[in-house]
This record gives sequence, C-alpha cells and structure tokens, in this order.
Amino acid sequence: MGKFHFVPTEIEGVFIIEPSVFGDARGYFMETYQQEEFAAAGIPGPFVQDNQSKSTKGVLRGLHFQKEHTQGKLVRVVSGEVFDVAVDCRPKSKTFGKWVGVVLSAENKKQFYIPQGFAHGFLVLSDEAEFTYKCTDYYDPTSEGGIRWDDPDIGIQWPAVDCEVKLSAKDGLHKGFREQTFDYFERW
Ligand SMILES: Cc1cn([C@H]2C[C@H](O)[C@@H](COP(=O)(O)OP(=O)(O)O[C@H]3O[C@@H](C)C(=O)[C@@H](O)[C@H]3O)O2)c(=O)[nH]c1=O
Repeated sequence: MGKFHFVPTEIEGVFIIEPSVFGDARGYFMETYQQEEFAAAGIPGPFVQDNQSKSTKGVLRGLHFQKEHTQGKLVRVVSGEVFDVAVDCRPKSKTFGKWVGVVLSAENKKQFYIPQGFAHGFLVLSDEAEFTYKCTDYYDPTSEGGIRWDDPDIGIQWPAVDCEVKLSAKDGLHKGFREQTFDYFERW
C-alpha cells in the first residue's frame, strides 16, 4: 500500500499529493518523498536541489520559471498557509496558458507538483509561512523568466488577504503571458 495519494488536476502533469500521516501520543510521522512511489505516479525526478524560504502575509513570489535548466518543483509548506499556483507555459499543451491553484498549509500537509514547462508562484495567506521545495534542476539566474502575477490574460483568482500584496523589485517587472513566447518549453 502506497503512503501517498496522488490527485490529478485539470492540467496534465500537475498533481496534488496527500501524504499518510501517522499520529500517536508523541505527535505525528509522515514520509514526505519516496522516489519509487513518486516515479510510478508520474513524478520521475530526480531532484537535485532543495530550497526553503520564509515570507510574511501578503508576500507574493512569482510567477517564475527558468528557460534553460527548467525545473520541476515539488513544493509544500512547513509553517503557515499559502495559495500556490502553476501556469502551463508548454506551447504544445492543450491547457497552454491555463492555471491551477491549491491551498498548501502546515496543517493540511498537501504537496503540489509543478512540472517542467510551467511558471510557478505563491501568495502567503497566514502571518508568516515557511515554504520548502525540491527541484529537478539547479538554480540558473542567467535564464530566469517570469510572468506578472496579476496578468488579466491568465486571470489567476488569488484569495483576498487583509493587507497589500508585496512583491520583490524583480517580480514587479515581469511582462504578461501574451507579451512573450515560450519556445524553450516546446520540448516539454
Ligand atoms: C531561487 C534561488 C535564489 N537564490 C538567491 C538569489 C537571491 O539572492 C535570493 C532570492 O532569490 P529570489 O528573489 O529569486 O527568490 P524567490 O522569489 O523566492 O524565487 C523562488 O520563487 C518561487 C516562486 C519559485 O518557484 C522558485 O523556483 C524561485 O524562483 O536567493 C539562490 O541562491 N538559489 C536559488 O535557487
């Protein structure tokens, strides 16, 4: 019996992953990644870099991708709550330009898999959130790309937060989806 429940989304290749949580008098235990099970479910990896970030409420990181060394990302939240989004940037995909989102929290322990050929971002809904993820390729600042978080052509329905949305300087400069081409994602 597998320890994970892989829930497909409306976009092929994007999964919500629900772990089995074993609670007892001490607290709980869960596996967060198991190569064989993930590979059998369509998440082959291998993962070569793990990242962690902490952000305050209203922080929006995204929407990011790397043109070369494109990363698949297996993401989760270890404290707090975020709304996490994947945007399909694969020109040959039937869902090109579509988005899918999920609430990830320390409490619900869900994971989200964003494959290669996607833009990814998240909005912090709790006072603080710590976010951790595994990537299938290395960080390559020379090939960073982005899409503006509020692009009306994508139309992501971000949940409301009772504060302003805070972006990095870099994230304030991204162009819209239709103002760029995604030729480098044709192979995905
Ligand atoms: C992403 C990354 C950043 N850094 C450094 C560069 C910079 O000085 C500092 C902060 O970088 P950024 O502003 O790009 O961090 P951030 O905005 O958190 O970027 C991340 O956003 C989420 C949504 C993703 O999907 C990730 O792949 C990544 O793009 O950390 C690394 O050293 N390695 C990395 O892998």
